Amino acid sequence: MAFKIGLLGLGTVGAGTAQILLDRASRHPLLQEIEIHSIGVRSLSKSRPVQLADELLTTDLEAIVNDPAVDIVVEVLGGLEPARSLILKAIANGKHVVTANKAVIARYGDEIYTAANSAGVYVMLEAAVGGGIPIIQPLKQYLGVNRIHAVTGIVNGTTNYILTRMQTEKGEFGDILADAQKLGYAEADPTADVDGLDAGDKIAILASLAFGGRIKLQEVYCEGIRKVSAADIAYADKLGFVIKLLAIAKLQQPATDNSPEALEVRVNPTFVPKTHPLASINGVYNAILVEGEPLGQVMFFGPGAGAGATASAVVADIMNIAAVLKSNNNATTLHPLLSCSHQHYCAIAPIEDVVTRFYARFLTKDRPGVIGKLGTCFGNHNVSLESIVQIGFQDSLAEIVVVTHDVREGNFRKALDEIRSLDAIDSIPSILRVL
Ligand SMILES: NC(=O)C1=CN([C@@H]2O[C@H](COP(=O)(O)OP(=O)(O)OC[C@H]3O[C@@H](n4cnc5c(N)ncnc54)[C@H](OP(=O)(O)O)[C@@H]3O)[C@@H](O)[C@H]2O)C=CC1
Ligand SMILES: N[C@@H](CC=O)C(=O)O
Ligand code: NA
Repeated sequence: MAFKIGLLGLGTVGAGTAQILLDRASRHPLLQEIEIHSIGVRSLSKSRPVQLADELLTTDLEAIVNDPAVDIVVEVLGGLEPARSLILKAIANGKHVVTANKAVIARYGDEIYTAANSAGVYVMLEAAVGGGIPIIQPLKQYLGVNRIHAVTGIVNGTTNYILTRMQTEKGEFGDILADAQKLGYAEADPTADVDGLDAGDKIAILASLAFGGRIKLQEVYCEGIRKVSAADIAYADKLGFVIKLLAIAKLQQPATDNSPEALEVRVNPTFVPKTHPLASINGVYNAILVEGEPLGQVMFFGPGAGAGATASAVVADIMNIAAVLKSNNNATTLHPLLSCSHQHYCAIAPIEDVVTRFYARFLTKDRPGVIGKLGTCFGNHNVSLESIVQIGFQDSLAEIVVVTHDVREGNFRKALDEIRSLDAIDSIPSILRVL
């Protein structure tokens, strides 16, 4: 039998997907049994990078998800609507779904998976996180026997490209973003990438798989890279760090034996020690470090975006569904390692309860005793300092850099509030977390 694909979208990822499905030689033999039945697009007149019969293309996307001949709907449209409604309609019609759409899954995953489980169909999303890097299926399958402690990733290529160039060229964020947009590395509207929202969607999905519960996206703390300056990158370098936008999902150490377990799920620019495995991930590449027991650390690295890489993950999902359908004769019992069955919501710790190290840079009046006063404010709120040094001067202001030991974020923020009220403080240009 042949498995018939209804492809929604023929842009970067859709065209890459069609390319693989049309050029099957030397790939897995199961691909011979997968065929494109119809393709939904916005414009029929656009030229496409892949040769396809005109009659495959339609602007009627509803017709594809309602077509009884289609077995698997592949949603690579992007955006929230009509993607969400089309996915739900495909599920209601008993079709399996493959999607690359992290925005839809992070927001509507509960609705979509509830519908898929009751319809007995799969919703696969390997391309949605880390593009071509296999991370979703490894979390569901080969890492599933581990107790996962933490998932830490560089999951946004645009921001990693910008930070890497800021580091190598010693440039400022705005100039490098503008150049990245000119070169096509950053989108015209860069908000989702540079404000950490794309990474937030992705870490919500990874956290859900790693920790076996649903995640409320609004509880994921997201901070982007707009405020990272060339000065911070230079200080990071002097102190033995690089700055990376990290997406982190981590089980907190309970404060007492009876404290409830909570998860930290957050995205923030972070000082990463140069010796850490994520420090050397540069340019548009992505990497995800998974830590668990008994496995220890395992890191996945590769292209997080791009036509071919992302399509590799999309077609792998199609192939997995085809393989399972073929081996169980299309029975509707879902394979437990391909489906997502968790129902409860994970308890997410508020950002104030996160325990981490901090770096902060202060501009102060150049007066004797300022460093002492800073130290006293931190001490008043139980913030222990690893180092406090005056680095130099900016105009007539002294520049002081502080690195803390692990502190509760709420205490650190209270100390900063007290510091802001000191007469000697001009400003606090940067506050960054330290891994
Ligand atoms: N690009 C990448 O490297 C990666 C993308 N993704 C995800 O993959 C998905 C697709 O991204 P990408 O391929 O880059 O997007 P593109 O913008 O390149 O392609 C979108 C495609 O969907 C079609 N489309 C969009 N909206 C509609 C609509 N309302 N009706 C009909 N057709 C529509 C467009 O039609 P037309 O061509 O006629 O305009 C186009 O073919 C997104 O969810 C994205 O987040 C995930 C990982 C990496
Ligand atoms: N915009 C994303 C690509 C797709 O996920 C990125 O920059 O990594
Ligand atoms: Na992936």
